[in-house]
Amino acid sequence: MKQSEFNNNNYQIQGDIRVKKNNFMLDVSINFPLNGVTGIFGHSGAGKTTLLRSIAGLEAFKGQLFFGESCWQQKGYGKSLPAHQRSIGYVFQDAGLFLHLTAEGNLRFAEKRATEKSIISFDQVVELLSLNKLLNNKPEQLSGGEKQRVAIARALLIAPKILLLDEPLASLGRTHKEDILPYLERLKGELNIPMLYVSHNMDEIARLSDHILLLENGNKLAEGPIHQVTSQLAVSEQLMSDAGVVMEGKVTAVHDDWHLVEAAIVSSTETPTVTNESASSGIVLNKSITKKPELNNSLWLKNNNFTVDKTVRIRILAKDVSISKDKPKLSSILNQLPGSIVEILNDKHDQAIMHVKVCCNESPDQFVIASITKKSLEELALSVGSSVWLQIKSVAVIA
Ligand SMILES: Nc1ncnc2c1ncn2[C@@H]1O[C@H](COP(=O)(O)OP(=O)(O)OP(=O)(O)O)[C@@H](O)[C@H]1O
Repeated sequence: MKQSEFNNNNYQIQGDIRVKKNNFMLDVSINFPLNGVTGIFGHSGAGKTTLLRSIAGLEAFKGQLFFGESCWQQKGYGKSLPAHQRSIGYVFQDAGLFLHLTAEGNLRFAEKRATEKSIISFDQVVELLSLNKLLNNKPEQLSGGEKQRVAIARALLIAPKILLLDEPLASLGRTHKEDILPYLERLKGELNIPMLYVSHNMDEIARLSDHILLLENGNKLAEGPIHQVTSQLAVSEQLMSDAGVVMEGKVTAVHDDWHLVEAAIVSSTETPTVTNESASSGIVLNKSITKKPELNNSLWLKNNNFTVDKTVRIRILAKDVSISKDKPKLSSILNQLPGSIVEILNDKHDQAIMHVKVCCNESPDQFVIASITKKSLEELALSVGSSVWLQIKSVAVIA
């Protein structure tokens, strides 16, 4: 079967994957784009690693799998392309470096294994992941975060068509996680390699992913562009304290006195496309937005060294949003957006909580979700169609 007969061509990693392991069954259809970062989120035991290993050809499964035009597995338990012919860079939770080799030895080993010309050279990868001072160190002389940077560099040097990252930050403490995330953001921004990023940490998924798959007990809960998935109430209910919409913003003003910035919400209908422009570092391809983004509502955010025009990822947790019927006066909360309620859902786990989805008046394609008490909902007589004001603390917005 050709890929085009299987599904539409917009999504390019497509498949039906079924794996049975004792009492566990993974049964999902996937439609991942072949660019940007696809986050695979689920709690422990949801089947994330099993899915990643199936895609990599490390786990036998029933079903079919296409990577763009290439068939990686035919229907059923049909012919399957061996793992080493899939050009995959795999980064494991525990780095998995060769202990007898230095960091450079690990990287050179991968470089020799590459069957095609890598889009990134040894020197570029060393620069990209700041490995210069670590090259002569053996793994035992590297911190957890440094080992992971070497592991990512090694995966890039085998000239992968796709990078699979299985909880690469799980074994690291909070500080080391914060050290590595900017490198992953840099990879995403500067290299045109699709990445599948597995994590049970929604902060990481929200920060890096463009597209997400939510897994629960081996089944697909939701899949799609991150702003669409995170603005579904059923997903909010499932994510509980992690519930919250993710959107893109563009910094329009920096207020040094306040250590804050103002960022306009970028319309979510604007999809970034990949062009062949060279990145400033000279490494390879970069992403750009072809159409001028529409800038509507503005939010105040803490300034994390942002400059004007920088695109920032914004996450507004549902528990940090409050609702009032009138425009709040004399409030300490800086972000106040008008909107109207489009959907309300009772929380099935906690009877005191209601999830309320509000469409922002000035950006009709943008939604914010608030988790409020049933008591507040009833006292304010809120229902679908009610006009409301959203209040969002700027210190609570994650950017
Ligand atoms: N070799 C195996 N034999 C039997 N069951 C297994 C095996 N490997 C994994 N499982 C089971 O399959 C299920 C899915 O495991 P998997 O590692 O894919 O989940 P996960 O979402 O990646 O979890 P985690 O976040 O804890 O790594 C779990 O219930 C696990 O116990």
